[in-house]
Amino acid sequence: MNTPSTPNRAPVLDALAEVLKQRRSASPDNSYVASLHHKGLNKILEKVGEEATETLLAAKDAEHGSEAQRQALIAETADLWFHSLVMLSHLELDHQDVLNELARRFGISGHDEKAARTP
Ligand SMILES: N=c1c2ncn([C@@H]3O[C@H](COP(=O)(O)OP(=O)(O)OP(=O)(O)O)[C@@H](O)[C@H]3O)c2ncn1[C@@H]1O[C@H](COP(=O)(O)O)[C@@H](O)[C@H]1O
Repeated sequence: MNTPSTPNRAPVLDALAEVLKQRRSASPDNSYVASLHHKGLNKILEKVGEEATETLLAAKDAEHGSEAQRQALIAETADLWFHSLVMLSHLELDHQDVLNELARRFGISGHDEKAARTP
């Protein structure tokens, strides 16, 4: 079983990150990701915000909804994750940086962490 410190728990994210990185220097004519990089950070952030809104609307529908609405939430969340990964890649970061941060936090109660913050 994987532990929080086990590297490489998400091969699809590793593979996608490599593609996103290559797309930073690809032609926008042949690639959606390259077209986002070409349009710049503001366009990417616009997409992240749009997908976040669509995700929360889908979550509200899924709360007491059908199986189709639950699947729609999964699809919207994938769109949000994907565009967030494009955002990180545009800034020369990737999923591993986020996974490392989540691993660092693992097992630390949110209540305890907040109480330990210096005022
Ligand atoms: N995972 C994804 C992925 N998820 C969603 N999308 C695209 O994200 C876009 C956004 O959806 P919208 O409905 O908001 O699109 P839209 O309204 O036409 O977009 P805008 O005009 O508003 O920008 C769609 O074109 C989806 O196809 C993705 N495009 C690419 N990938 C991955 O990225 C790889 C590289 O893609 P390309 O760069 O296109 O080759 C692919 O092989 C996939 O692995």
